[in-house]
Amino acid sequence: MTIEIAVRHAVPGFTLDVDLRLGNGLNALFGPSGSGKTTLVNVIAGLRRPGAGRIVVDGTVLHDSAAGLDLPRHRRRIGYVFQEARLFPHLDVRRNLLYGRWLRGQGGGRAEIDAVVEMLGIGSLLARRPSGLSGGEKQRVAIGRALLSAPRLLLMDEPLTALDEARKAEIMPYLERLRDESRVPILYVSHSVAEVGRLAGEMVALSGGRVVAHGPTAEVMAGLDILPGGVTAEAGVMLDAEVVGTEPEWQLTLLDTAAGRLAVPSGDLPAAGRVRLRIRARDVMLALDPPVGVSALNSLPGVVEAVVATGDSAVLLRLRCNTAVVFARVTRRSAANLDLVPGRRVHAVLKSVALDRAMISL
Ligand SMILES: Nc1ncnc2c1ncn2[C@@H]1O[C@H](COP(=O)(O)OP(=O)(O)OP(=O)(O)O)[C@@H](O)[C@H]1O
Repeated sequence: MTIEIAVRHAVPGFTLDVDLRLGNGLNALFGPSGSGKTTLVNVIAGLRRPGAGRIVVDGTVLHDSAAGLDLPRHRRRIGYVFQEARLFPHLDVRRNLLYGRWLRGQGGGRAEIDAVVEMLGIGSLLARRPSGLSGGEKQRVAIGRALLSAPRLLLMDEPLTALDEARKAEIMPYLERLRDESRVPILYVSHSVAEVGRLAGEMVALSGGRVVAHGPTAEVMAGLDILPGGVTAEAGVMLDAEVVGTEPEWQLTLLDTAAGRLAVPSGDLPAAGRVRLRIRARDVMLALDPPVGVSALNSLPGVVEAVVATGDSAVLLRLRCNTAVVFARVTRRSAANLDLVPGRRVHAVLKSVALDRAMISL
């Protein structure tokens, strides 16, 4: 399955100009406000007709300006989940779901509905009206409805934005199941580094209507400091980690990452398997010598690769630790005092890492 999107769409003061090829799985579309994420998603869905371009999903041409072809919205078979669930208020959950199935015309038996209901954990909600559901429950029903329309592609435009932190945490595991169990490719719009880091295999970073980076999420995240506007405060990297052991007497779990070995509080970590970590630049301190007499558990030797001014009193340093990139955010004064220039050997001391849902102080 591939998705080819080459479109140019201009409105006064803004031009979207992208040429993308996406594969299966969950692809994130990431960028600051006004970068064109919703415009692109609307163009794919057929809600907006691009000035020029071609969109092909799984071999079906949805739009081809040169050939004068523009498949109407209802024939595109694109599922769309918006910020708010947009369920039919007068229908119960079961009928909202059946509407999704009706949209596809025929096919899709009972077993398929049962499977979607089970995957999204909405079995106990079937007889309820949307007004009696929490925001997270409504979104799960909206996802189910979109899935039952048998989409070629599922578009999700900031589906968690309207939810509070508790509801976001509640829905995350369902989104992970959706990504892992449904065969439908997903284009997931978000400007949350945490969401994208946790969910997306690949990400596209948009800025000013153009693609500024596209690739595996961890690699693109590592380069996010190059994005203008609003993302440096959250700059950080994703690291895939393998659980390699425990130190039961200290209740610590040992993780191997491309940056080196880390020890983190065991908490509810599995005894084996892989997890994903996020290390934010602001949680990394730097030392010139291997640190002694500090309480932090983890320090990784590395080399400064680049120094990026952030426009305030801080600088962002791009470090190479083993084979991974790690960012550190330090004050300009510290950078001058420690002479932190490209080539300088340093030790990155980690104050905390984010691991799935929890922020872990080290
Ligand atoms: N119909 C329109 N007419 C004029 N300008 C438009 C129109 N639709 C969108 N724009 C402009 O296009 C730009 C991109 O908007 P878009 O909604 O796609 O951004 P976004 O990345 O989704 O932002 P956000 O994260 O805030 O939702 C903005 O500058 C917006 O003002």
